[in-house]
Amino acid sequence: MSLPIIPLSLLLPSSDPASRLATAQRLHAACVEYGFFYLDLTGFAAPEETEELRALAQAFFDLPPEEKEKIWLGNGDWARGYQKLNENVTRGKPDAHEALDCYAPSPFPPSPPGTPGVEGAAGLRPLSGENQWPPDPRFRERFERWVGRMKELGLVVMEAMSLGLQLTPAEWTALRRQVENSFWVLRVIGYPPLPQGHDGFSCGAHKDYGCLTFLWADATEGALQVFVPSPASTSTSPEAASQAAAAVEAEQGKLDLGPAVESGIHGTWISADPVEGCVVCNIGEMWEVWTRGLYRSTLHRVLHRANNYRIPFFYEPAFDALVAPLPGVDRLLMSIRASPDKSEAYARALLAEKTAYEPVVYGEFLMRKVGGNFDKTGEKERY
Ligand SMILES: O=C(O)CCC(=O)C(=O)O
Ligand SMILES: [Fe+2]
Repeated sequence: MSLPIIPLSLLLPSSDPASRLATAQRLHAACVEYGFFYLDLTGFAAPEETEELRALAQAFFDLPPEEKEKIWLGNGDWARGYQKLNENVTRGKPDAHEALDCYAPSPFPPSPPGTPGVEGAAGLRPLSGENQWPPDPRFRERFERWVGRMKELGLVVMEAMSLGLQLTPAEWTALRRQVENSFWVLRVIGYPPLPQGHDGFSCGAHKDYGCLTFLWADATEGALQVFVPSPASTSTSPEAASQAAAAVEAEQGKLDLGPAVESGIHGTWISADPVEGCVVCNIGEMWEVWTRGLYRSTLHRVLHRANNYRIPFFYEPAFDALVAPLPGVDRLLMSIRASPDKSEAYARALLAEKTAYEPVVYGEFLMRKVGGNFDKTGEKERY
């Protein structure tokens, strides 16, 4: 089983309308079935550009520890900056990687000078600081350029998703307003080889929080693994559809990540190996809310056996966006339930009837996810 490859060139507003619509429909199917796909960036990003980013990442992580620690996140707002090996925590377990995290500018108004408790690095409120950059000036310049490109990419893919979901132009405008001031995150990750017999992960199983992740991945195979629940039914029988719905439910019930999953009882982990010229793209949890679970935010994890660098970019809603099920999606769910095609989308449409998807302000959701771990130690829940 391998993930679909979607050519970005056919999603651009300038491309031929019929091919664009057909490609948006393939994108829609990928979001329902896997929540993961490859985006072919041919014509949008050149391999030399991403190779330069990789080389800059390597040069930074090759610096002596004391140099890297000058921009340690604990010297700032506990979110922006360098995190040491094993400092990031997923579900209570340290991840075997180091990273540099940068975020969109602070969403908070600056504190007036003299405010007690917010002066000095250690007193900064989480996410209220500024990004900390490595000393080589090319690093900031090249990565900020990449952020600009990824934000463009985010809007193109969002618009194509609105086509795939059959939203009206007015519904797309409303959705666009929630994301165009994206509270994005850039991570530059350094993976050392995970030793054989190590009982943890390079990055533990998780769903991404927000909207869309664009991962530039190094060439290491078998590193990124994606959880596909079983049975992923495409059969037309009602029993198979309700089994598929149960699998989806197990997944949305925040799956027991214990031995049952590890031994593959509920599904399989498939490798999302890098494909030349592509980024790996996956759906964050906010898409589950917008689509009442029709689009899947899929569990994934990393077991990286080589020494290399990877660059995920998280295209997220605006910090103050109120994310709620989209009216256009309710219309679509009704038509899926009425259609004779009893596929994966049908199973998800059935489940959407039973599950409440509460509206959430993205920034509050993010702070709940990561905030609790910013304050005390270097340990921080992922990102
Ligand atoms: O490095 C990878 O392959 C994926 C990293 C990831 O899932 C994340 O940072 O959210
Ligand atoms: Fe992730």
